[in-house]
Amino acid sequence: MKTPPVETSNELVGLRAQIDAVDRELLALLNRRAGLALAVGDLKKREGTVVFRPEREAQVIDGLKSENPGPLQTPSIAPIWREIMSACRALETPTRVAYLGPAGTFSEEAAIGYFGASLMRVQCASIDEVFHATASGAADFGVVPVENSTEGVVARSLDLFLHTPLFIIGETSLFIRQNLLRRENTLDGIRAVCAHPQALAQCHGWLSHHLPDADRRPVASNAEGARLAAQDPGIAAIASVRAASEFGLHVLAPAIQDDAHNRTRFAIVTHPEQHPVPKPSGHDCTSLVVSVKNLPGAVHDMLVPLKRHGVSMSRFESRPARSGQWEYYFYIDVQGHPDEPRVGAALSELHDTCAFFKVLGTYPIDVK
Ligand SMILES: O=C(O)C(=O)C[C@]1(C(=O)O)C=C[C@@H](O)C=C1
Repeated sequence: MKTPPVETSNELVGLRAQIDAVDRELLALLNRRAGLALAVGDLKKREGTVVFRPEREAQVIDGLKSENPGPLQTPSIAPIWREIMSACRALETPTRVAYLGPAGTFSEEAAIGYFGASLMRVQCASIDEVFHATASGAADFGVVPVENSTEGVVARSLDLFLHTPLFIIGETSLFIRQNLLRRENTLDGIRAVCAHPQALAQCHGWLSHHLPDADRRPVASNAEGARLAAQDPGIAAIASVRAASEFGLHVLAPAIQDDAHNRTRFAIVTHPEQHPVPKPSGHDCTSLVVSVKNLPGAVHDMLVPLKRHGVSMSRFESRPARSGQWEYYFYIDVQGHPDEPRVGAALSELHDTCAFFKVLGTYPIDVK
């Protein structure tokens, strides 16, 4: 058997010594930054203001991206600085984040992607529980899925937004790669596939082709499916690679979702008593839910103020109002912050034309 060559050149040794020296400088700089964050934390405590400032974090990342001289690639900037700010924030105060658990769910990945790894995990059994944990103060923030590029809206989240006291403070999205996981490393003998209903739907084509006889069993989360698969060799799960390592399962088939570009968007929610509405960051989105009377032209009239004030709409979804009258709630995202005069004017006119009007939140657009 051939052994791979081991690098011994003086040139490599010299370059690594330079990398070590730069790492020591970086460590000293990061500690200087951490010291400043601690000072900011003390100041905020004295002034009684909140630690997490999504608009400031978005501005830090936007600024560094626009100044990046390379060769570091610009898409690397956001994940690196998110972690740096997560570690600095943790020195100021713990960030307790509720999401659909257990460990290994895509919601957990979204929470870490948004807040960084320095967070306190509050794992919940359902989306309702995420709202409840955040509303009751058991968590500072909640992360809930709102929309999938293949399956459309996450109806339960949208319905809960209608009456919750919580508001949206941020958004993040995730490429969803669904994988078939199992204890045995073979497709033979799979009786059932357990996963969240959204994941089963996202993999409908693959399952029909490769496992036509297996029972499809919806469970509360993909990680719950993985837990069941770890207990029973006749069960396979659809979940993330993280869930495979969490539950000691084989990845039998990677990326089995029918749409290669499958993405899920998550909203970050918090309580108005815990957090103020973020100030404008320069690239903001405002989410609303409205309804109009079931009359001819009412939906058209509702959109006129947006057009008149030049406010663009990036999302428009409808959900039945369950009144039995063919009435709908419309979930609308507009670009901009209500503190911008044209956005503020458009929203106040829109408010006047609607039978129901609720601002779900205003927050910096997801920076990647
Ligand atoms: O600038 C602040 O307000 C800070 O607390 C510092 C800092 C950072 O590390 O840059 C940390 C947490 C906030 O969410 C925003 C930024």
